Amino acid sequence: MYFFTPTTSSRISSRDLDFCSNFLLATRSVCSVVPEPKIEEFTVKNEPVLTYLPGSKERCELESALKSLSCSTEEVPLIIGGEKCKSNNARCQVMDQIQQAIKVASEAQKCWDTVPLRERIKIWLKAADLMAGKYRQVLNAATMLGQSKTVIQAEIDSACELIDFIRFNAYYAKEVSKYKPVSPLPQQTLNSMRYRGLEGFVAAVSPFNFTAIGGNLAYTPALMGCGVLWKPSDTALLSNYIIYKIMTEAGVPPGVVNFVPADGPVFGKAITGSPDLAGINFTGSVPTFNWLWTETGKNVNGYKNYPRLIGECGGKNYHFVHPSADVETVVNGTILSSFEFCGQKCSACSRMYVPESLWCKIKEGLIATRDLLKVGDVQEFDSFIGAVIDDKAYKRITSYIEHAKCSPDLEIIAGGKYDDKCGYFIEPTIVVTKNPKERIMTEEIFGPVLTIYVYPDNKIEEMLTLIDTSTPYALTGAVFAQDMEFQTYAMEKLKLASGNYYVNDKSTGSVVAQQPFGGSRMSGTNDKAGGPHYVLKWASPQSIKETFVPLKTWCYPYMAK
Ligand SMILES: NC(=O)c1ccc[n+]([C@@H]2O[C@H](COP(=O)([O-])OP(=O)(O)OC[C@H]3O[C@@H](n4cnc5c(N)ncnc54)[C@H](O)[C@@H]3O)[C@@H](O)[C@H]2O)c1
Ligand SMILES: N[C@@H](CCC=O)C(=O)O
Repeated sequence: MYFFTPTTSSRISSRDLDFCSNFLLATRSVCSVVPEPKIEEFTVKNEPVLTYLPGSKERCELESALKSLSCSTEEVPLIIGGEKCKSNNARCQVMDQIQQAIKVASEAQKCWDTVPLRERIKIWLKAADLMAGKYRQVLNAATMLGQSKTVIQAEIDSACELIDFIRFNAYYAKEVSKYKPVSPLPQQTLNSMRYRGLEGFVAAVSPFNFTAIGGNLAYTPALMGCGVLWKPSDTALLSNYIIYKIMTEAGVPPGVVNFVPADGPVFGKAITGSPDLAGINFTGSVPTFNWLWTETGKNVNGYKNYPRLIGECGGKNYHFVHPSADVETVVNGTILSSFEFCGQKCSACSRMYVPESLWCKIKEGLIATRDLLKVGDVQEFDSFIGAVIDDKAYKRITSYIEHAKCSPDLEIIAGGKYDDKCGYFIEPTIVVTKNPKERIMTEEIFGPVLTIYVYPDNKIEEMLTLIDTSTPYALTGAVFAQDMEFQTYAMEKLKLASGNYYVNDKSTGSVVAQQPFGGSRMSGTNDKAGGPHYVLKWASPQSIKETFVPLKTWCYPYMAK
């Protein structure tokens, strides 16, 4: 129907083992049924972040992409088996189409899995080049306009992180496939392992806040031989659709990844109710992941395989400041972490612990720096942040600001205003709390609201315990201290309090292959996107033992009379 012709590397090949001539079967040439994986050696590097200085080539190209996208409308369809499916109410009434997509993906998987890994890798590397070149500014412009990201926030997401995910996962897949189990007597017995895609289909359910995450969730399972239904977020449709189109242009065949924008619960019901569900690759909030997990649990007796459940969820990320910390680093790191992209990164700092001895300087620095931040249209290159994603987010975030205004334990020391007359704009807001367990210090807000607890310098130990125990999350955290003995101690005390831990650096901004990302506890299954092991989550390994010596007896030597 479609797909590539398997190349020689997937045909049966022979292994000439006569170099082991001293062995029992000295001159015998052994025929193995397992093909030798032949994947060209290549290495990859992180995609450089472009500067967008006035007059630069990338800035001119981005401005022109913004202009063209902002005065056009693009209809984003469902795409099943490569065909665009139109519906009068595509978002809500797609149950039939989802069922069709499940069928197509599960069928396509069988064929796609026969395509040698080296051919798949070639497609991925080509796609990464398309993203880094021809389509870089279209991806960035769609992310800026659709998700309200500034230039730099789009560049690190929809350009660099996306390209890195695609390139590094191809590299990791190649490295993983080199593994050979031990074969102590290779002329008699040869052990090998092959990686199969998961039988059935994988549902990739992505969040609004990172274009790159959508690409990673959908296309890493596909790289490893899975068939995928990709449900993008309603509020990241255009940028995600562009990824789909680029991957298709690079050579991903129809049906392997099916692009299925849909109402969340409708999609969730359909996939968890299918016997062919092989896995869910989710990133988003805790309630959504818990819902998917619960539904999967309810249906467990109906599945053909145990579905793999991978979910990267929310956080309540901390900055802990020790009395020995460098104040300037603390101030700049906290402003960036708490307020960039309106605090809508799962890694954003939203609770901070400052010693009384440094509070005066840190407070002054935070307020002065915050006052410099421009909140405005992301197409104006001097804007620090744009609007928050939608009305729901606006209501949730401003409810915390209103709570801060009313609560006797809380004081807003900077910001606190918001306005939705023309977009959902919220000022970066700094709150001080007298109560370190106040709900503003424990619940995920996912907006530009930072709350600070000022602690007595002699209560460091209590603070470390509090950080570890006062929220259900464990995503990211940062400790600022020049005292390296304390750093060593804190790293042990806070071992379980985050999946990504920063020393004298902000809690955001992980880079693929440099800081593989993910948290534990209620922050997720911690499968470390951007790390070397992630590809294996989407493969079903098969161990193969081949015996070349006839079995002449059933009798063990010690039994002989
Ligand atoms: N840990 C991480 O790596 C990471 C990264 C990015 C975002 N996040 C988290 O994501 C959240 C913000 O993203 P969001 O607002 O898009 O999250 P969300 O949970 O609202 O939505 C995520 C996705 O799930 C879909 N969905 C909603 N209900 C569903 C259901 N019943 N069945 C199936 N799909 C359903 C949505 O349509 C969307 O595509 C925050 O909590 C943030 O911390 C975590
Ligand atoms: N990986 C990103 C966060 C992704 C979640 O939103 C960071 O490290 O800042």
